[in-house]
Amino acid sequence: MVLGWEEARQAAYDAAVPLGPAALPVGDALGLRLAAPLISADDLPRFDNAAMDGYAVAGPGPWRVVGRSLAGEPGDCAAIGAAGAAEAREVATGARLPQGTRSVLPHEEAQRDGDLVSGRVEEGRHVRLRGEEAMPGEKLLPAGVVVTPQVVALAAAVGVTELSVTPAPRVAALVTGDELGDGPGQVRDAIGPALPGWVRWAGGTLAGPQRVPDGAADLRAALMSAQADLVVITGSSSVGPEDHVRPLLAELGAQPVVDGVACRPGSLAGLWRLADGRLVAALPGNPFAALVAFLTVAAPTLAGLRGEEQAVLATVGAELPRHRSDTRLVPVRLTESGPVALGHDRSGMLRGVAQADALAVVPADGTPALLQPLPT
Ligand SMILES: Nc1nc2c(c(=O)[nH]1)N[C@H]1C(S)=C(S)[C@@H](COP(=O)(O)OP(=O)(O)OC[C@H]3O[C@@H](n4cnc5c(N)ncnc54)[C@H](O)[C@@H]3O)O[C@H]1N2
Ligand code: MOO
Repeated sequence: MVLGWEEARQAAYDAAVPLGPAALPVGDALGLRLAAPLISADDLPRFDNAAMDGYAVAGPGPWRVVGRSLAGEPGDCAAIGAAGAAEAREVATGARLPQGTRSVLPHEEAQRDGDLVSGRVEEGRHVRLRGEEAMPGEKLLPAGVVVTPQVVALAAAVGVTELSVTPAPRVAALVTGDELGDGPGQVRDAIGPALPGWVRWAGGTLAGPQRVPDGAADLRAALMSAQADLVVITGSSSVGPEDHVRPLLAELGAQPVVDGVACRPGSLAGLWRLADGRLVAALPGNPFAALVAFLTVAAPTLAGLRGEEQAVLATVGAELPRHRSDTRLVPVRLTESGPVALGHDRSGMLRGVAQADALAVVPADGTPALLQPLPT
């Protein structure tokens, strides 16, 4: 089932069923989306406290200073202002306020004379009331919000230690090719070192990558034991004697979602669903083709598994190199006068894409190109 480039991208996205929610420690949820609203577990602030270093005062001034409270002291301190007494308690910012506090007089505005203090206060000034920002059971953020460091801070402040999030999809990467190495006649592995960055950029977590010797039995064993939502196989996607991906998936009865894409490079990209629900992406061994295939089938799959919207790509009208029948993916630099092709864009090349701002997705028929962002 060879699809057009946009069709393949959409089919990959549609094939992914969003992962169910997981409860993660707040710090591990960074970058993920809340699967359930953030509900406050406590009051914020937890008790009435001072917003300034100064004096908690009760009754009309001047006030008699009756003690001092620092932040972090457990338990209530003695009330002030009982029966209309003009009393003050020295307080640090964040310290629990004594019952009866009218307002807090900051040190800078206070005149101290022995055990008396005086100054002008405004009713309720510099007082932070228990629960004024959040109360237990209050919904603070809706499901769908991305967990930023600020969300982590809010969750921590209201006593939430675990968040229900849509987890990052697990990716396993099987890198094939007995020719890979840096000895004589060998080819240096360019894809394995790039995969952790590609996967992280696309929102997955990668275990590995794992090198797999050429041979159907080894690939089969590695595929069967890969614990992942998406298994990415690099190389072995073509029709040579050591190209086992497609025959193996056929033998396993995997359901094809994308089996080849009418684009250059990346024509051998594919995506299949195994009977156990795992998805398998084929990335051709040529490194630029592998990146194109990753962007065409693997990244949309990861977006779908994360329950994200499929990214909408901008269109751009420009004279860019075209292929006679297939969509062409061209590394471009974005300039004020439009995208400029950088060359070095054959299937096994990397210099173009290494200096590109984006890939222009150029249809064969001369209609406007799309701009595919690149992993950063
Ligand atoms: N008879 C045909 N031959 C080829 C076809 C075809 O349709 N018919 N398609 C060509 C296209 S297009 C591509 S792309 C490649 C895909 O090949 P495979 O996915 O089977 O990968 P290999 O044969 O293992 O390697 C191809 C090429 O890439 C180099 N390679 C492999 N892995 C890596 C890596 N991790 N890092 C760097 N380079 C890698 C490998 O040495 C080969 O040069 O097939 C064409 N042939
Ligand atoms: O799969 Mo190949 O990428 O068309 O160069």
